[in-house]
Amino acid sequence: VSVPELGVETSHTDELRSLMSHINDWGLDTFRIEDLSCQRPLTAITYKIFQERFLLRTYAIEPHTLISYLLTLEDHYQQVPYHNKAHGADVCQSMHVLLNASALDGVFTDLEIMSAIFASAVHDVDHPGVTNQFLINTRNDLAIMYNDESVLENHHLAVAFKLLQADERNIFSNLTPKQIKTLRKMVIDMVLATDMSKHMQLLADLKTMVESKKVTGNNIIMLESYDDRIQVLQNMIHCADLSNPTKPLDIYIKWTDRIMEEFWRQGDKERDLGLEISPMCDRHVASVEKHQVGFIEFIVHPLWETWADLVYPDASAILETLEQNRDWYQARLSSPSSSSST
Ligand SMILES: COc1ccc(/C=N/OC[C@H](O)CN2C[C@@H](C)O[C@@H](C)C2)cc1OC1CCCC1
Ligand SMILES: [Mg+2]
Ligand SMILES: [Zn+2]
Repeated sequence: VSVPELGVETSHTDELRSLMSHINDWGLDTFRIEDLSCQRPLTAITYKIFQERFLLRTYAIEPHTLISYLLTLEDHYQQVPYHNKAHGADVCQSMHVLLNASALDGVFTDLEIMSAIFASAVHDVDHPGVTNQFLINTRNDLAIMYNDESVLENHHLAVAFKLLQADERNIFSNLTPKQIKTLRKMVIDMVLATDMSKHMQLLADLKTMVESKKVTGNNIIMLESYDDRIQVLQNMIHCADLSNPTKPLDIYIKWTDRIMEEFWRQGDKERDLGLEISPMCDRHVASVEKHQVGFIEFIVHPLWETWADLVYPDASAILETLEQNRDWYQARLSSPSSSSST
């Protein structure tokens, strides 16, 4: 069974191939890839990363099986403003770049790397565009199913693994039972760590690790236990998930527009249901810039500052962009023309 060179059918093959040559670069334009791949950014990006890391060869994965899984996975991302297939693709590519930090050179095994890339690609599949709290407040079937605990994140995992049960999509069919057991546990641990309610605990543990950081002669981090290894991978996917403010400003602004539209649609639902409108979800009381400055100050910068310490100096340029972007939103706060985020 033959597959297209870039994994997806497109009439923009040359342009897409050229853009894909920047798969290892921070700030790759996921939106441009979405257009050039004919709305298949997740398949195109994940396929390219699997090839780039020789994972098809290492784990005897048939190209058409990988494409079949990725296309179906991509089709199970809902068409919501933010938590859609473009976000899945973006987090996957961001994770791929973070794994390449020189401070992590040779630290993770191929299985851990494949688990991290897979976890990133699937981490928000079938996201309905509302928060865990909304699902709990409205007694949604998902909240009943998962007893109000990491409702969305449990659902993303269940969907991702259920799609693997079809033989024509089972990309892990040639792994040993032990490898599958290990991969499944790591993927579950990583995706559950993307629940924002785990943020403070994750960051506290990362700070402790940075304070007691042990490195080899050439400044490579030493991680002995499973707990240490998974903790770094959990913080990595969390950083990738909260990486929008660290990207080139024009790309960051597009993500902001998307997340706000998604929050405002949730607020519209809450208003229609007579529920209290969640913070930042009322489109008639919008302060986009103020919320982004707060998001960076209290959540994104503390996380990325700690990550930058761990992998020093590999993430320094990313931290620099984050601080410039914060200053840009801050500046628009004070000036009267900051009525919208255009
Ligand atoms: C580019 O801006 C963003 C990019 C991603 C996200 C990711 N949100 O996903 C997590 C859940 O969906 C909702 N959480 C939101 C969080 C602030 O609190 C948690 C208790 C719940 C938020 C962004 O900005 C948001 C925060 C400040 C202005 C809107
Ligand atoms: Mg999520
Ligand atoms: Zn996400």
